[in-house]
Amino acid sequence: MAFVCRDVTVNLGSTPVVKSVSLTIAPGEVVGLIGPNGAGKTTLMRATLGLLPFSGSCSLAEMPATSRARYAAWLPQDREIAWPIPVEALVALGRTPHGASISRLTRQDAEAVRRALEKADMWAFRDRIATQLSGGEKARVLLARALAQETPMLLADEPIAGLDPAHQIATMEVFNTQAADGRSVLVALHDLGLAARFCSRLVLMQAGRKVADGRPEDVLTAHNLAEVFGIDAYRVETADGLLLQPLKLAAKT
Ligand SMILES: Nc1ncnc2c1ncn2[C@@H]1O[C@H](COP(=O)(O)OP(=O)(O)OP(=O)(O)O)[C@@H](O)[C@H]1O
Repeated sequence: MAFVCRDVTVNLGSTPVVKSVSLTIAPGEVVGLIGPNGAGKTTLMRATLGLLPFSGSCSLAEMPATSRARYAAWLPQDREIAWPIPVEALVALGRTPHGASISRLTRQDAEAVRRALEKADMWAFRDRIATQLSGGEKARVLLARALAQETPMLLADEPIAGLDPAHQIATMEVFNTQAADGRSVLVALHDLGLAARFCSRLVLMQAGRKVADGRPEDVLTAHNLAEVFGIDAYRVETADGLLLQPLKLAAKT
């Protein structure tokens, strides 16, 4: 099933924060949501999940809450973990939309938790107390919880921020594996180099509007980098896709 949003508009207070954004994501796609701070990426994702009131339509937000949690996992930007519980128990919470009881996991649920911990490279941490982990480790536990949901779709808000380079790449590879399995991923990113390398498609937002949507090489043009992000970058198209390294602030016109 495709994720389809049409003319999504979100007002926060009297401020229009997302303006008439339409977006379709098919199974097998890893779509990077990019744009400067305040562009409306988080607000758009929260609206499409049904967590914020909006006008327009969205296939996901229109589902009953119980089906939604079986269809889409949400990995928010905020990594706060409130309860000092073991990592494995925290990740098992990802199974609750499937009716799991945390104190008595079925074999199927336990397997899903193990797979998720392995994908997030957190299996060795499974007995640790989640609140005692480092920032990057907490981020990976929360990724594991979202993966344990084993949903057709994953929405992740800056999931690689604060991860070391190897875990950034590993996380993007997990998203690609999810896509290869026929799932879809919408991921907000600030690392344009990794977005170019690992996303099949990029959606660029600026001041609440979608201003570009397409292949990384068509979205991360020198013009868009200067106009939307205010940067100049080294960019080269290779057989493996676009390589991009931000270099300096663009000259003001
Ligand atoms: N309650 C509110 N009232 C008015 N404006 C708000 C409110 N909440 C958020 N905003 C504004 O909405 C805009 C979009 O915020 P959002 O968090 O969606 O941006 P973002 O693209 O995810 O940014 P970042 O990259 O910094 O995470 C920001 O300018 C923010 O200040």
